[in-house]
Amino acid sequence: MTHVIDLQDVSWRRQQKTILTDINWSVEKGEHWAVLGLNGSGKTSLLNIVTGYSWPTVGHARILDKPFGQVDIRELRKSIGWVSSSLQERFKASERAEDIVVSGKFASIGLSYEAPTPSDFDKAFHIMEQMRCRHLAGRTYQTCSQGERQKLLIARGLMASPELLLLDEPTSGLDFIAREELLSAIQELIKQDDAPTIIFVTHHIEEVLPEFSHTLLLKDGTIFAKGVSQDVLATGSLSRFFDRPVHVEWHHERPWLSLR
Ligand SMILES: Nc1ncnc2c1ncn2[C@@H]1O[C@H](COP(=O)(O)OP(=O)(O)OP(=O)(O)O)[C@@H](O)[C@H]1O
Repeated sequence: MTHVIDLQDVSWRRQQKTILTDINWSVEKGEHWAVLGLNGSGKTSLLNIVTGYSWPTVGHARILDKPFGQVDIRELRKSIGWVSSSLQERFKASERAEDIVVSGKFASIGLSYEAPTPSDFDKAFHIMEQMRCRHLAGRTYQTCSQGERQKLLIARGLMASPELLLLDEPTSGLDFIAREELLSAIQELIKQDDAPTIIFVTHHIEEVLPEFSHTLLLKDGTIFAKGVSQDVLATGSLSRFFDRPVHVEWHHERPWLSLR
């Protein structure tokens, strides 16, 4: 495979409004990207293009080397895991943690539901171990904290062994400790040999882990900057991005932002 994501000159319009403009973005295997942008900058719209839920109005999209227009998008989605806040409401309060994780095997549209096998549960428990939520087995969804739920949903996203995992603001609503625990579990995940390519969408600069080799900055539906995280997340570039003087300091290979 050459490109995990390859968007060329992509624009997306809705109701006479151009929401994404001239997006050129390539993600190679072995890279992990952070995508940053203010509210309404187009992050979710961009993920909708990557998953084929929205179609470029202009331009070309190839995902996992499959060109849109020549591929069965439902088939392609089986190789893409997607975790977003809208998933949270999909589960019943009484569902067991491991059932939620196992359901990831059947999550892709096009896969008909089958009864899970013992080996499906073995796999689910292994992933839960990896995501540090194995101890939640047997617990119902309603008894899990927000941070625990996010770990379960990521574990669920991994259940179909995706090649690409999209994490859309996975830390939203988490306190500092829960956030750091989740980030640390994601770090561990990336270290595995069979880790999928991760696209991590966030509003918070300090969540850019050393493992996120590259960063994309989105502003008003266009790419403001993209490239190696250390270069993109520099004081000068971020001051221009936020239209105000900010200062970036790197601690333990993570960037921390303050107003100057
Ligand atoms: N289907 C649609 N029809 C019309 N406008 C849309 C549609 N989807 C998104 N938009 C608009 O496009 C812009 C970008 O929205 P998007 O949700 O992609 O931004 P975002 O960066 O994910 O925002 P946030 O950080 O607040 O989640 C917003 O102004 C939004 O109102």
